[in-house]
Amino acid sequence: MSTRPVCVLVGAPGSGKTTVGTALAGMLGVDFRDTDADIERMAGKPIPEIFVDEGEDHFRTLERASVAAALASHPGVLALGGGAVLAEENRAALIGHTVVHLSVELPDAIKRVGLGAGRPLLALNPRATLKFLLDQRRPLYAEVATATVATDGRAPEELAAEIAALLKP
Ligand SMILES: Nc1ncnc2c1ncn2[C@@H]1O[C@H](COP(=O)(O)OP(=O)(O)OP(=O)(O)O)[C@@H](O)[C@H]1O
Ligand SMILES: O=C(O)C1=C[C@@H](O)[C@@H](O)[C@H](O)C1
Ligand SMILES: [Mg+2]
Repeated sequence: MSTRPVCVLVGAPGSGKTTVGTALAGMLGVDFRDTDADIERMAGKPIPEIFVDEGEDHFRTLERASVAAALASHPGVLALGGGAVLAEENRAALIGHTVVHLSVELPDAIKRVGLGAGRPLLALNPRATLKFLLDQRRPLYAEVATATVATDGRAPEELAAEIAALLKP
């Protein structure tokens, strides 16, 4: 059996990688894996605590290792952290994979991430920061993606079904 992910999901915080990825994996009958969860397991603590205790650079180092490991060993659906595409090493590692960009515009992204805890980069001024992240990363998601699916105003199940159809040979 191939050890390559059947599909890698990338996108901004709130684009629905975890939600749509879980639904997609269920439809395809494969496992879902999320590099954010891998990092938390490896570090033994939640991501916001890694940012506070060791800083973002350390988090990005763990993230590069997690992305490389998961791309090499996970045969199911794989979601990458929202900022994984910032690293050239990760973008290069994605070449040759089936990569779906879940795109989201600012209004839906704001509604979805809300003001809740758990996203350390959005702790201060979430609206302005999210706008900055979306503008900064849009070209990077486009660079790595083999397909882009617009998620605004669409339900996770519907998006998962659309991606499942895209994956059919
Ligand atoms: N298509 C959608 N329509 C409405 N709500 C959605 C949709 N996709 C996700 N959500 C909701 O938005 C929130 C964020 O979704 P999710 O955690 O899947 O995003 P994510 O891309 O994994 O974010 P992160 O980069 O922070 O891990 C969740 O509460 C989820 O239920
Ligand atoms: O957008 C980002 O840079 C991040 C998104 C999350 O998935 C986590 O990987 C972390 O909170 C950083
Ligand atoms: Mg997620």
